[in-house]
Amino acid sequence: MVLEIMEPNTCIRGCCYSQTIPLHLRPSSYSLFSPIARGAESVVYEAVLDGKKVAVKKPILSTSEDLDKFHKELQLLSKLDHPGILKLVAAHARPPNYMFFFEFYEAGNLAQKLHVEERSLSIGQVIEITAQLAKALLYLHSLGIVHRDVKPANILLDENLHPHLADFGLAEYKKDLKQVSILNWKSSGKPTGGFHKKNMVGTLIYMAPEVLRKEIHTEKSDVYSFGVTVNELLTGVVPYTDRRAEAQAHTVLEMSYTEQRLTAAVVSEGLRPVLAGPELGVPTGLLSLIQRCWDADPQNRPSLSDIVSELNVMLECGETEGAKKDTSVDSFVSCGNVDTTNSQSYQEPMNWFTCGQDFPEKAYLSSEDAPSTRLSSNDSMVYCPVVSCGSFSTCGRRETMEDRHFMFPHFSKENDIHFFGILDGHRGAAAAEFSAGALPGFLQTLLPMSSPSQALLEAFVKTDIAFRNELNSRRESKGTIQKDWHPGCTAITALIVKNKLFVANAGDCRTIISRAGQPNALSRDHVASCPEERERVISAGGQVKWQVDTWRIGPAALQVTRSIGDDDLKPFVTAEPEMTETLLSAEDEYIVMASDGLWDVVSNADVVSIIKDTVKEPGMCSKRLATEAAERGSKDNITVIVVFLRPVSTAERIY
Ligand SMILES: Nc1ncnc2c1ncn2[C@@H]1O[C@H](COP(=O)(O)OP(=O)(O)OP(=O)(O)O)[C@@H](O)[C@H]1O
Ligand SMILES: [Mn+2]
Ligand SMILES: [Mn+2]
Repeated sequence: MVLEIMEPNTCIRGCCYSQTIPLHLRPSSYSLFSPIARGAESVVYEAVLDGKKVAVKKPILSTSEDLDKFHKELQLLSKLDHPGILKLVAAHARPPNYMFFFEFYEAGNLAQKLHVEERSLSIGQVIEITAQLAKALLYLHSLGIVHRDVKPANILLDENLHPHLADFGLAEYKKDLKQVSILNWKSSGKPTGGFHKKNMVGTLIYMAPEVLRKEIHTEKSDVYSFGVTVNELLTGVVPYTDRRAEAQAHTVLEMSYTEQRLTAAVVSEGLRPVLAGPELGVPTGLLSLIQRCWDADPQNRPSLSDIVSELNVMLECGETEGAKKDTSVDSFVSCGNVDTTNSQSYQEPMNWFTCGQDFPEKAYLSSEDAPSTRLSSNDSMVYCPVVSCGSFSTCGRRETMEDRHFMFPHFSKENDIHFFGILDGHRGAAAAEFSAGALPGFLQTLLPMSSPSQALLEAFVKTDIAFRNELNSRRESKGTIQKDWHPGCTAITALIVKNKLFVANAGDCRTIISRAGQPNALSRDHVASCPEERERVISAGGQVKWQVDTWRIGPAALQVTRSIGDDDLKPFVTAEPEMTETLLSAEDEYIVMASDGLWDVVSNADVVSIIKDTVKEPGMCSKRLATEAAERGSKDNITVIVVFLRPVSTAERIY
């Protein structure tokens, strides 16, 4: 294949150039087919370029930093030329399309091979793959480059099972690293619920202790990841998954705070994956090499040139003829399945929503008061909003949906009462589901008896108590629920009573109102990085520690400081909401409520400007906002409720 190079052969900025690889292409020379992988930062397609099958990596570009990153990756890739490194055949580095074109590696990546196709490798194959991988890394290191993301998912195999190191998204020149490591931690995403499976966990298990401690990544940190990777090839077991069955860890598998505990153990207790056993026939030299590679002290780790020569000796001595690995990888497969279904397996027998719904009725059977004595004060002069609402929610990039929401545009018949809420579950969806049923029920029974804000406060507290009691009694009597499973949820509700809006919040969901075209927050995010909240938690007896990337509470490492459920963190992670009361007037256009999946990536001001450009229908606006958040790379579940406070036809004209 000879690809035409169009001069000047540079990217649009002029910072990337190459003598051999075309950096811009005629649209007619290639076509993209179906995606073969969707990463956190890119989509990879099967494609054809000048009649030849290739893989196209199209980064998700949402910020100018992403664009800088593309150029950096391209500069790096166009300099690399080694049989053990994936081959860049072309790129397109001009707007509107930014793409890398790679040689296509038919056999996919090693993680897929081991854990999806469940293929086990013979010891000989492992040693051969390992030796070639080591040479590729040695080549990189000799250029002064560290890869920083060595793991089976980033090693691609061709049809001869030769490995090609891929994914240079995190690679850096060592000399540039001081600065990068700080930036990188900063931008590595802040999951406010504390869960960040894809991004953190995926790589955490390969990260050297010094990297976990946020020191600078060196060649020796690549050596560590290399050691963990080789051991994984031998055992067929995802690092640490085999330990999960023991500890309480597996009850909260979905959550990264389990992984944070793991991090602590790797860093301070020297925890490592289970070493491949001699019973598999692994040469002792290789086992010792793996152990030296993952030594806690980088200086004790061998360099890649040492590794290459040791592996060469093993190859020459014919160690590759050693026993075929006959243990199947079933042991992993069963663990692996737990990984995605675990949180459900505790919940399936139980409908938390109906359970929640039943609660207020049980609690208040006697109080069948005619509702609303307090609320029907008869002032027909007050301003009254015209309410219409819509919502949209998506699981996003998570595997499970733990957000729940409710909308009661006519909460009670006689009065102008509207009630909306979002519950963002963590450690499973149980608390969110229960609360979606219970909270409106409690409020309904409480509203006739007290002021709206008092009723809201009590509804939150009662929901929390009811949920924890229910969980406890199930734990004790039915034994269906794991002792150390402590599901929780954050909650935000908006109650409109005539011209008054009451927002109650516990956690990091948020509600804003657009008044005369300006966003105003009606709630405060309750997270441990907020000094007041941190103080409150500490003085209530909770422990707050800086863990991994932010302030977190207790051994569960929760980031939110208020929630329903989480009974291992009560009373300091309180369910008591903070309340705001707003007098509505003709200036108020709409409110937007959303889980942190939106607010992580879309600011209050962005929300207002996006709605400005969207058809004024609350459901459409909700969907537009959630989609925007997903496109900007939100890694969480996203739920949005939009409530218009004026008739939609005027809304269209006014906002
Ligand atoms: N040249 C290729 N040939 C075949 N498959 C490929 C090729 N390049 C990438 N892939 C597939 O796409 C996946 C993702 O590629 P890559 O790791 O480069 O993307 P990424 O967005 O950086 O992913 P991650 O989320 O892991 O960081 C690979 O694991 C592999 O399965
Ligand atoms: Mn990757
Ligand atoms: Mn990547």
